Amino acid sequence: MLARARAAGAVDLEAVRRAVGAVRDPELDLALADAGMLGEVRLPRGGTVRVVLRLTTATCPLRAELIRDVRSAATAVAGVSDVEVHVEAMSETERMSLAARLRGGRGSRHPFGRESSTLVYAVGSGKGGVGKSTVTANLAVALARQGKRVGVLDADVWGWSIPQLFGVRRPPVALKGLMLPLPAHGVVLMSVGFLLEHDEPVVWRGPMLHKAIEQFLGDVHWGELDVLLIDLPPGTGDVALTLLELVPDAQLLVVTTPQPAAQHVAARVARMARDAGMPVAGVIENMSTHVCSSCDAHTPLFGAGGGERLAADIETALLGQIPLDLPLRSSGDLGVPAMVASPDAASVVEVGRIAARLPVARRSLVGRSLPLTVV
Ligand SMILES: Nc1ncnc2c1ncn2[C@@H]1O[C@H](COP(=O)(O)OP(=O)(O)OP(=O)(O)O)[C@@H](O)[C@H]1O
Repeated sequence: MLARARAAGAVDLEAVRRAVGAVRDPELDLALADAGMLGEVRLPRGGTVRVVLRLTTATCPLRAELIRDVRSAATAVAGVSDVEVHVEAMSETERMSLAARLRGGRGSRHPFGRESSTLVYAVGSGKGGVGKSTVTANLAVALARQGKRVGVLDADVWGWSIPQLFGVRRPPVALKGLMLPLPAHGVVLMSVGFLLEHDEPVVWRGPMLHKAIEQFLGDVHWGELDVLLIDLPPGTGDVALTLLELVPDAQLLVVTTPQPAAQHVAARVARMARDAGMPVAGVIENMSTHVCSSCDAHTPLFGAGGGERLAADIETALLGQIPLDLPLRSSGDLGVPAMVASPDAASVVEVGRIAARLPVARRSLVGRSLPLTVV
């Protein structure tokens, strides 16, 4: 009894507040204390701590995850034997001031302008079905596992597949005109697929499409990203040009199969992008030679050499060759990126190599105008 009382007396409420306040909200990419989500912390009895958690909305989809994290952070403090988490919703004023803080005074302008240090890669292919979205998803997880803060914008507004590949499908939380991207497997995501209840077709052309992409860049709280991967729709169309206008520093990553047909269309995409001023960061060959895991037979189902020829043709680097591999297909169908589900698969190992080869260091500031005022 005495020992329990001593333990209870030993609880340092300030330490509990610090530990719980440091828990991060993965959607906001902020610590609870900084997001104004930590309410009163009390010690009602014994070693029991009572924490008030103030969520942006009562129906917050991360409610269970946040309660769990708060509990484990508080329990880790010496003397705490039990944790009661009381959940409240923020007031309108609090939501408004949080949204303003997240926007950081930039209004509806997007955060990927010339002064941004986020590397933006538009992943394009030309021909459909070459595995562009699968490569994007797994590359994103690989980069996140290297410690990068990574976002994926599914700009494939007609054939989005990022929600399926990451196994998430729910509407994003909206905070006073700002959408919170959905966190999954260490990456934050936004896709038109999150906004539509059913798989209704989207007819977006020209200005509407431009507006939609602009909103996905500017009205989403991306946080401080190191890398943003943008999954382009197949074709040489409007989205790449829109992107170039909106994100002038975006670079193109071209995905092709070894087949000449895919290679030729991909070359057209790369040339079009380059003519418009978008640099090509490299070529990724996907669906390369299949290696049988039991008999070691090498089967070049889609031929060989397309990636190499394309890279030589458009004078860029061949970043890697991802083999045709069952785990890459099956994990996509299950909604868990192969990078998580089958880290040892040959295709996954190659995606990891490609991620390590991507230039993800901060871009040089040489020749850029800096947002400085000389007084
Ligand atoms: N290396 C690979 N090995 C085996 N299957 C693969 C590989 N890459 C992709 N796939 C499979 O090929 C199909 C097409 O892939 P994905 O949807 O990623 O292509 P895409 O280029 O994004 O298509 P689109 O742009 O037309 O939507 C999917 O079923 C995917 O699981």
